[in-house]
Amino acid sequence: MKSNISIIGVPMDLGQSRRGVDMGPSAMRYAGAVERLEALGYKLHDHGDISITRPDKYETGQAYKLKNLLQVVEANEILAMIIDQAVEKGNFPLVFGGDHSIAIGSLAGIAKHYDQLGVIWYDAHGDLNTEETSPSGNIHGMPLAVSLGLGHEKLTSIAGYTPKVKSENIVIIGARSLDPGEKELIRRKGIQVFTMHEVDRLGMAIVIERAISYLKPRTDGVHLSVDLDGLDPSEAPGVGTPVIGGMTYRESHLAMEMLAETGMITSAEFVEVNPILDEKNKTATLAVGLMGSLFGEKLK
Ligand SMILES: NC(=[NH2+])NCCC[C@H](N)C(=O)O
Ligand SMILES: [Mn+2]
Ligand SMILES: [Mn+2]
Repeated sequence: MKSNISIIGVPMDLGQSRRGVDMGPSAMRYAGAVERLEALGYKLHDHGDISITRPDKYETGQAYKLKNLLQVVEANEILAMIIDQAVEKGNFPLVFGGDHSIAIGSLAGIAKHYDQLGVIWYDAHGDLNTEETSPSGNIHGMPLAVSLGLGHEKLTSIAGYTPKVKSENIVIIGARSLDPGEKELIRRKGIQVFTMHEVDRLGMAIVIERAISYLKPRTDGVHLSVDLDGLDPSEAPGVGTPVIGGMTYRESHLAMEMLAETGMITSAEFVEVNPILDEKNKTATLAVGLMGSLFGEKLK
């Protein structure tokens, strides 16, 4: 993997309804993210946290069904710019969320540098909703659809181009809560999904092997998006939309280690850590441990 890592914190919780996930970047820094990666020999460039406009700057009762649309767009435009520069410099962008809507900006900043960017979406959810199919109006349920070019024009046009990724370059791992419109989209686009059924049935090692052999020949870079609710809430309680029956701590570390061995991951984000809902920073600490494995930490 690249030897320079650019860390960008996005303290934003406006893509969903439960406050607190804006404190995710602090919690992951407090859990020692920077030191952990430095100890592995990487050079860290901490860009700090981008500044987020609170909703009250705009009129309340926005004329959009999408919650806090304007603020989410603003934050993602800024994030995309910073990431664009980090990739330009040859650094590995590592984003600390924030709710999952920030993947829109991550992918917008990254994808222009690749012809065939792959995406691994490690999540209980598909985040493939659009304004029409969303049950909640929460933009954190939409970033993957937006990156495919589907959804509100203000979101799909972030960084001035669309789409960011192709449906055949996406692999979702850990899904166990998909809305009807998301299922329809997965079928229609033939998106590769390893649900919890496959994780249980095949085991994580085979799931990751299949994800790797699927993506390797068709992509020239892979963005890893880790939503901490992909893990089981018993191990990662500090998330806003927990879903029972998730991936374990051990499966998740194995996944990160296997991805590290391939060297194919070119950017990553860790999102949805909500310190208010967490227990003694357990979820942020878990996220930082996963980062360690992703960047090559080994026991022997
Ligand atoms: N990034 C997440 N945690 N997404 C949860 C999305 C939940 C639900 N599918 C929705 O669209 O509202
Ligand atoms: Mn999720
Ligand atoms: Mn998500």
